[in-house]
Amino acid sequence: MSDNINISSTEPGAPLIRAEGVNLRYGKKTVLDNLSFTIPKGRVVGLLGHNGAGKTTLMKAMVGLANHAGHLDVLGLDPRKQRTELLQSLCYIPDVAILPRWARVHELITLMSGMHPKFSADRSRELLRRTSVGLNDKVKQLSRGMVVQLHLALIAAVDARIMILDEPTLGLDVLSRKAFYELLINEWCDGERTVLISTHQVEEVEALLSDVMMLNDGKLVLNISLDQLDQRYSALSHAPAAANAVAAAHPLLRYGSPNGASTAIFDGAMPSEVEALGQRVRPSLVDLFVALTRAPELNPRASR
Ligand SMILES: Nc1ncnc2c1ncn2[C@@H]1O[C@H](COP(=O)(O)OP(=O)(O)OP(=O)(O)O)[C@@H](O)[C@H]1O
Repeated sequence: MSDNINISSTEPGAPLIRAEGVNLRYGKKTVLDNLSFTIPKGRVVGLLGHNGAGKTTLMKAMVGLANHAGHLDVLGLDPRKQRTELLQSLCYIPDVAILPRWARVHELITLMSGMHPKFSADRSRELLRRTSVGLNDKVKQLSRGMVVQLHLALIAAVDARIMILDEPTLGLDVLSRKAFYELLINEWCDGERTVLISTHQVEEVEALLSDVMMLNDGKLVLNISLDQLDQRYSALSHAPAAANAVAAAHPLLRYGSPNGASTAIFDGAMPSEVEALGQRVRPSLVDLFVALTRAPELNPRASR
């Protein structure tokens, strides 16, 4: 695959991120396995996958921190060769992000002003007013949730086109997670910018996402918009007595719930005689995640 980048992301309608046959190995282990996808502008994309699926590695490749093979361009730039240029228009908060503990918040704003040409100190102060973080607070005096809010307020004050967030709400309580996502969606996303978020909190982010990408063992097992997902997958809630008849139609996943009802998820439309056995319901993202990423021996159909 050629490394030449010939389609500029500034062309109207061009994807912001384009991957074709991206591979990455660590020793004998294939961590990214022949990934091809595009991510357009104005999307909120969830990157889901179990521990070790390759999410962090893919994000690192996008920001030029991992040495992949194949073609990957972000904003029309090669992340490894044009990293400095790329970081003018891309924000990245890695899973190991830290802020200097000794610094006061206003000092970090001054620091960012000197470091990033597209950073707006006024905007960061405006964003911070929506949090409980004060300008005179020291980082070491802040709770973990407040530090994450501060980090986002600093990063979201950069006039970038893509934001990449690797498990940004890890370790935060539910209120802090909600506050974080509110700030991100309400204050940074504008219909033009795209954000890519990796997370294990599948249920919680479902309502925020426009698209979902699922990695399983380095492979992209799903890359779909939430709208398309509703059209492609179907689910049936049925009485346990109908279990054998439903199983005969080879659903992707079947599970029982404590209230006695069972649910089956299908890739594509289910046969009409099966649909008559229960009530059609919307498949949740978490159910699809389980169906598409659990061990092959438990899920032989999905692994084909
Ligand atoms: N620097 C490295 N050297 C060797 N192996 C690595 C390195 N970084 C990651 N790996 C391996 O690559 C695989 C994918 O790791 P990665 O961190 O991308 O997964 P992840 O999906 O982000 O996982 P998690 O949800 O646990 O953060 C794992 O098997 C991991 O052990």
